[in-house]
Amino acid sequence: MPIAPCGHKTLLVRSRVLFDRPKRYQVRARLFSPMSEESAYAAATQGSALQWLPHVLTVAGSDSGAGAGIQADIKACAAAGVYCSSVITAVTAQNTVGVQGVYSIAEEFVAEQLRSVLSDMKVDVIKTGMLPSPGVIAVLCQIIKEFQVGTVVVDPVMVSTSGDILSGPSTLTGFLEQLLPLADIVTPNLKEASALLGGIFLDTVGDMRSAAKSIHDLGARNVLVKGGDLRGSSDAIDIFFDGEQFHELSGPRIMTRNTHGTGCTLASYIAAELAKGTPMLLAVQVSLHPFCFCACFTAGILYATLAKQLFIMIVGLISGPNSRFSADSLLLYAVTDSRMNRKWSRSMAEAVKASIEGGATIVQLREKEAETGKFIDIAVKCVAICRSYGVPLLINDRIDVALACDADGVHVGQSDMPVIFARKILGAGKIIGVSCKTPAQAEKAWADGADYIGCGGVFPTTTKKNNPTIGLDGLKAVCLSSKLPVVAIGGIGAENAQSVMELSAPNLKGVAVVSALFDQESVAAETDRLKSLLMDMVMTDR
Ligand SMILES: Cc1ncc(COP(=O)(O)OP(=O)(O)O)c(N)n1
Ligand SMILES: Cc1ncsc1CCOP(=O)(O)O
Ligand SMILES: [Mg+2]
Repeated sequence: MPIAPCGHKTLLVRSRVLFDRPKRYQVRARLFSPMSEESAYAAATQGSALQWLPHVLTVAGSDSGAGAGIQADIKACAAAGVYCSSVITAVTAQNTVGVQGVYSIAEEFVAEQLRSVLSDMKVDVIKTGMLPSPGVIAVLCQIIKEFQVGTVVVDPVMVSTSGDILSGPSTLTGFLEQLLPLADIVTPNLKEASALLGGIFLDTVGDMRSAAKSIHDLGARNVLVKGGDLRGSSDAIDIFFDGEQFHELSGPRIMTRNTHGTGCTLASYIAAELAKGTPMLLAVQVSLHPFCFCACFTAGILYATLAKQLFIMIVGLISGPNSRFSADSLLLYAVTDSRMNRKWSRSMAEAVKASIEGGATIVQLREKEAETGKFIDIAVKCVAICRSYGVPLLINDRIDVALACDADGVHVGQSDMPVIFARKILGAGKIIGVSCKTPAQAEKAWADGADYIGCGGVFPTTTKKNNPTIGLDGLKAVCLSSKLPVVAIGGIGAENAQSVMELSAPNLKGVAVVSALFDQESVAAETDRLKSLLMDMVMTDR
């Protein structure tokens, strides 16, 4: 059975392991790695196919009537062709009329279910539904950070459509302080939006916009306020806010009282689209399309066949999430310096090539002196070199130069162009890194749409003047405050890299280095030396 139906010689396979490389190079989770057709087939037939499928983990309550909750989530994901695992937070006795009983699962057992799934399977998106107690919210948030789940969709289920309380007021603080700051999107209806905002009255589309903005201010990266209950409108109007722009998404109102389970279904369909790599706004638009709803409710018929799963898998592989950026590329981050190049009489292109040949996993052109035209000339050459090796190249500070040379992204500091504007200019396809010294800056980095954090200077350095050091404690505080991947920078070299990498923060992915690579006689040899050390540290860490 051929794996690649359209004549592809190799497949880009999402996998936790590089199957066709020696053990030394099977480093952590390399998300997109070239894999031969034979290896892909072998892995598929050996039970690893699950690792490739887009995967949503729903953390929600069971609905015995199967119209909402876990059961609706699984059906929606199946209709979208996405694998859905489930962690049950409560068992409800429920039918289309109302909720007759609730049996909450102890937070320890919710944690055990979460760890079982996350320690074994690649989960692209966690979607949350009924979270019956503050303890369940707390363990969920802790485990989301611990396993660095890429995307979190929060359906702030508090009251069922029938009016029954599913999460009492005691959970509100957990939602506000712990879960919303981790949410890539939150999807409240009017009642839930009002509850999240202290019971304010929402009566107009204008109120919905203000609510979306206020909920975004609470930490959610994107907000969809669903206006199905809005009085007096002939269309159903939902407001989507991404922190910058509002989108009014309207569709014909379906006149029915059978709305039980629609919130769960919509949030799950959004989660499934995100798991396949669909950009956020499109994921919401696709999910709101009436066809999707019909598909979800007839999911029993549409339940994915193996052929469909394979097709979706291949589409997911080609256009999947994170295809532009793997956090593992931060392992050895080479940051150039033209003064050092002059000192050692080499061109920027020579320095970049040598660092890659020595094993640099990502390169940043940090050019503080050259005029714009000259910088672009250099950058164009370096982009060509990096691309030929499959190593990403980022530009320091200069969004215009990054655009001109079609670099893979930019690195900006706190006083450079803010991430939110850089993202607006560069779009979703480019990598954006931002320097952070404090947890507050790290939280903002995530909310603004950064892909990674550069944290430092960790140790004293002469490469960057007037830059206070934050030490290993400062680095740890930043790592623990964010789910973004972090690269440490400042005074790092072979002699102290281990002390940095030993920090017990799973999102600390590597070290960014200037002088230890470029202020050296042989860039390739020094890069290779540091790379070997880092590889050994990562290997013993497994
Ligand atoms: C990976 C990485 N982290 C931090 C920095 C520093 O950026 P910034 O704070 O903008 O300072 P300059 O590099 O512009 O002087 C970085 N360049 N790379
Ligand atoms: C750019 C930058 N940002 C924080 S420290 C630093 C310089 C790191 O240089 P080196 O690796 O030579 O200490
Ligand atoms: Mg800068």
